[in-house]
Amino acid sequence: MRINIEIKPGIHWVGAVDWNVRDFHGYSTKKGTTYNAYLAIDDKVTLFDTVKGSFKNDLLHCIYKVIDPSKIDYLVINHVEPDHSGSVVEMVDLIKPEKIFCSARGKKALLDHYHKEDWPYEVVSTGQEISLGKRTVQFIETRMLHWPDSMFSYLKEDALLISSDAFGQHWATSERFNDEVDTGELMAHATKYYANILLPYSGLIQKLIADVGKLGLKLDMIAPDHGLIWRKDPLQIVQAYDVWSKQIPKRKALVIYDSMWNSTQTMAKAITDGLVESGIHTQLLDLRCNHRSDVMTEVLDAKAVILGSSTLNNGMLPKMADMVCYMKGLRPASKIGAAFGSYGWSGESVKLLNAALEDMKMKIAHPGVSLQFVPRHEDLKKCVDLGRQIAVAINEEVKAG
Ligand SMILES: Cc1cc2nc3c(=O)[nH]c(=O)nc-3n(C[C@H](O)[C@H](O)[C@H](O)COP(=O)(O)O)c2cc1C
Repeated sequence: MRINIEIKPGIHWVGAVDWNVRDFHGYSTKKGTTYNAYLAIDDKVTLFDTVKGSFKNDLLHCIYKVIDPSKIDYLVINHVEPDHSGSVVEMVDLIKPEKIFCSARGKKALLDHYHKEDWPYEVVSTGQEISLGKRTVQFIETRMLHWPDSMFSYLKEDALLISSDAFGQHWATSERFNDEVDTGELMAHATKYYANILLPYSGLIQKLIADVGKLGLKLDMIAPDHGLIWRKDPLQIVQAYDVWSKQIPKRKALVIYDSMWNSTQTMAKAITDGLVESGIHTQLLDLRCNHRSDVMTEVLDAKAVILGSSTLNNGMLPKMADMVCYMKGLRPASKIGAAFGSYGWSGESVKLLNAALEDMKMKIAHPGVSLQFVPRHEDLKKCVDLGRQIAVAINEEVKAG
């Protein structure tokens, strides 16, 4: 879509919709994404962020519908990741901006990416304001949300928060506002985005929500750099971030596994039986059918993470190694863990999975079940028992709060 939308009088969405992207640094974007940029027409015409390099013409097309790009005075770079700054070199050449506003870390990141020493950088910090004419922009640094350079731009008179990657979703749509799409699907995309991008920074999000509360900003609209703009009840996404960042678990367990010849899968089903008969909401997630980023979305509010893999060449199966590596980086908190798997002779996988659970600071609530080759009916009772014991631990911990 290459149609600019006036999101507030004099403020235009001039971004790009990427219908085709399916992998975003390891995150599966099944329904694409958008790269949002915003243009404020004022005494100082200001462009907030750009788009991924390959979408530069879409950005230009939208801008030309409003104004000649050479009339842009200011460029604000809220985040230097290439999906937002990838077209900045060509845009700066074209616009020749009077000033480029960014955080101190943003200037460093721009220099480290594009090596342009002679650009007219203007470093800003939290609370600093600039006037565009009728409008005032206040900057709020959001360091490590989710890069060191990240910041928000708050347009005071419009009560509009341009929130960079925070509050975004990877979802390509022809609509631009939250009230134009299905809320359930929107929140599902926002949840996945949080679980896969912002989860490790949950502590900082709690602090940011408190700090922004202290600033007393009126929020009429929240415009992230990906996905839909929060026009109707914008605080709903702030409230959702408050809940997600507290990582309050549900009575929910995930049995995540990979299996070559289905022995570990048979064990996974028996463990699930033990959990389900104990009244725990459980999801059985075969890594050959579920993408790591969808699994992570389920991890967000689960209390127990039970990992299963058979032994392959003295290790765990590669899809499980991938899952464990990805999950560890996202630092889910306050989980219970357990491991299981079938083996043929040396049987290392359960030991390795337990080590991975410990590494992720999960509380190991059962020593694990390791079975040789195809499980007998009697063997599977150990798996059902594992499920039951995890259910007891979930009930105790969730009750204890
Ligand atoms: C290529 C290959 C390598 C294997 N390497 C090991 C190994 O190093 N140690 C071991 O205990 N079992 C090993 N096994 C045996 C499997 O772990 C065993 O067949 C197990 O029951 C498979 O469980 P699954 O059906 O859940 O994958 C290997 C199997 C295959 C096919």
